Amino acid sequence: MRLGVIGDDFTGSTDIAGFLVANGLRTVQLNDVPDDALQVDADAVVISLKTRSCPPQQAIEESLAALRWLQARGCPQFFFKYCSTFDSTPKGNIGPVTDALLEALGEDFTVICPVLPVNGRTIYNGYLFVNGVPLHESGMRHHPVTPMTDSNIMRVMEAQSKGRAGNVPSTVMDQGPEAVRAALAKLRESGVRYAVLDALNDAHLVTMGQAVAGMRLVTGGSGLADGMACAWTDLHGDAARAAEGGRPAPGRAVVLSGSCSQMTNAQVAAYREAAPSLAVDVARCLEDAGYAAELAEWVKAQPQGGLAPLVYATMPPDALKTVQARFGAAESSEAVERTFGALARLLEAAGFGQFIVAGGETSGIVTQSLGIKGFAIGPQIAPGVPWVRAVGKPLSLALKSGNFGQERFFFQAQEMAAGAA
Ligand SMILES: Nc1ncnc2c1ncn2[C@@H]1O[C@H](COP(=O)(O)OP(=O)(O)O)[C@@H](O)[C@H]1O
Ligand SMILES: O=C(O)[C@@H](O)C(=O)COP(=O)(O)O
Repeated sequence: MRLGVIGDDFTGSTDIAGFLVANGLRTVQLNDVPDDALQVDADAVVISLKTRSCPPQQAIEESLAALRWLQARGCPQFFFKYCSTFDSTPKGNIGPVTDALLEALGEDFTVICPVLPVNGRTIYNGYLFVNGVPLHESGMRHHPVTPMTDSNIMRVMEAQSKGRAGNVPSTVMDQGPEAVRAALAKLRESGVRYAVLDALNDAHLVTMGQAVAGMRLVTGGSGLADGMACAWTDLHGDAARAAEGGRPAPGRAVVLSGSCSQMTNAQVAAYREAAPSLAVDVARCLEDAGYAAELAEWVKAQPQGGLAPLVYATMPPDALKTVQARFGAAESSEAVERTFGALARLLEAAGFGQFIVAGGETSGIVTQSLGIKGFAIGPQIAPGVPWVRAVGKPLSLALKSGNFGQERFFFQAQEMAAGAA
């Protein structure tokens, strides 16, 4: 095993796993920390947790358990994967988990690099941009659980961690891996604990991938992993073959959307025009124990053979604010998640085989509710969103980060599945 990844949510984990597979690496994704007895034979293992917005202590304990599991299998390098929009609050969990992993490994320095240029996530002078817009001006300022109101990643990191942050600017990235290694050494000597790496394009990813080769712990988004995997030419196999096990299997499909991101709002709007759709009533998620069953009946009653029915809690920022003011942000988001979890279980029991899910937390609850222990990673529908096949169950899933994909994503996922059948 060359790389062990600890992912803080499920879409984030299939994202990074998808890029490793696209580089031809044999990659296994395990959901939650597996039993000690499990043996895997792979170039990379991704352990997906649901630790992005749980209490920090829980995130630390679960991440350390994942680290211990990987260490016990001789893994030489570890990657803490979080969101390319740095989803966190002043309490964490990126800072506390990074600190805990550093301490457990006896290290005092790492890189912070939430980038994915192909999806418009770039860093310039330590400021994170989403499609050219500073993070705090992007749709992320309205996120239901982790609203991002500062684009300066050094400042955001320092607010939730134990050390100082510095920056390796893009002008140094332009000079190649040696220059980046020298800049990292200088930052470390000056007492910096976290080096925020600029990246504006894929060439920067390749440079940083080479520069961090000797670091025991790296942290960031899937762009950094893409750069690292590019450098491991000895592991590059046939990418199509690496994705074979995750190709979508035939089955009745449903789309479940629990993300309120700008992109998911656009995707839901486009899909509703053509497909049967039903909006989730948040009040009933909170109060009505029979609501998930009613949603399941609606899904089952939709015609088969056409576009998959869509159930969505997705709403624009103003409507979401009203809901949160009425019911509480945590209460409403938990109730919505519970409802999607119960709905997924009922649909599985009714024979549904393909789940297209939008939203990281939502994907986490759906995957956990379906009792899925791991995935074989398939071909990417859009950058960072592969089809995946559950291990030990006849289920295929597309777990979409709220922000990823283009407007026609829900159509494209089904078109790819039809092509694979
Ligand atoms: N209408 C809504 N009212 C309240 N909370 C909601 C609503 N729709 C979604 N949520 C919650 O917002 C959160 C969205 O997070 P997530 O699924 O990770 O999406 P993203 O990938 O966009 O971050 C989830 O906890 C979800 O349950
Ligand atoms: O890095 C990313 O942007 C994604 O891989 C990711 O982490 C997805 O998280 P959500 O936006 O919560 O789905």
